[in-house]
Amino acid sequence: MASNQNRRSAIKNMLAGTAAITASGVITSFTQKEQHKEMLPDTLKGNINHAVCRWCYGDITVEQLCVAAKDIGIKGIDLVGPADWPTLKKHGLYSSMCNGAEINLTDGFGDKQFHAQLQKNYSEMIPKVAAAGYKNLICFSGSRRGKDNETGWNNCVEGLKPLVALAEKHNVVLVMELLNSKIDHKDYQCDRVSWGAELCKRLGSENFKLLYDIYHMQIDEGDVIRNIREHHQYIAHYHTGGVPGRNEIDDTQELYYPAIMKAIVGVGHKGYVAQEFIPKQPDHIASLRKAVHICDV
Ligand SMILES: O=C(O)C(=O)CO
Repeated sequence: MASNQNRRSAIKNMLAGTAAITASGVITSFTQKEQHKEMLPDTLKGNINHAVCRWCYGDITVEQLCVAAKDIGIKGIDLVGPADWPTLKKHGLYSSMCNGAEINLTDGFGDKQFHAQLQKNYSEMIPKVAAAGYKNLICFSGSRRGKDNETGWNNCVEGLKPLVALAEKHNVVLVMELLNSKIDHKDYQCDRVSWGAELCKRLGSENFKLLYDIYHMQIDEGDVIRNIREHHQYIAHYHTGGVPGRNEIDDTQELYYPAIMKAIVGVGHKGYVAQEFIPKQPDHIASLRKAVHICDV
């Protein structure tokens, strides 16, 4: 609180002197950034566990992202593997969705030809995730390659069953991401929440759940809030993104994130919500801060 007051009075002083110093572009842009920050509340409400996906900020280091995330009040960084965990720990940040065991998004559990490699990768990674004190490990169905739903479910169950048993032993959750197959990941099989929910039912374990990506699901099926309410027991984690374009989640796009977040809080979600939009505005961190506040219901 004191630091906010100091910041406010420093900004007031700076703004009072702006006419004298606007010749300096650096000072001007600093005051603009600070002014933007000033328009947001000082604190987060604590109803949503905020996280951010590392890959959307490829222009800065993990270390820099951690510093910015801490300043915003974000608690977790998504989609980082063991190499980055020490940096997150140094900054007191959680690895909210671990990665590094997948082959890629197209070669997944829905296709038997990848099972041997995936079982090796996940058998090695699950104990590492547990040893580091983390819980969620991402996985993918991969592409359909002509397979019908039933074949996809059967293949996923066969490939995942031994790994889910290992995950249970280590208190790790394998989380399959829902992706759109219409625009970004053509032919991806786990592209409807009902498809993912059916797979959860067949695996029948609290250690296999879904990552509901709000951006991807809006593109493929919409009906976001009803689907969250109907399937929340199978959803461990959420990703955001503006539709269309996957940019800022503000009023330049079609989803009303405060209502979606209220629905997520309403179903009792205790996991994380990770920002996964690609910032289009020049100040990427200002965009991230704003997105967190839009979602902070
Ligand atoms: O690659 C994508 O589109 C994702 O959403 C990964 O999380």
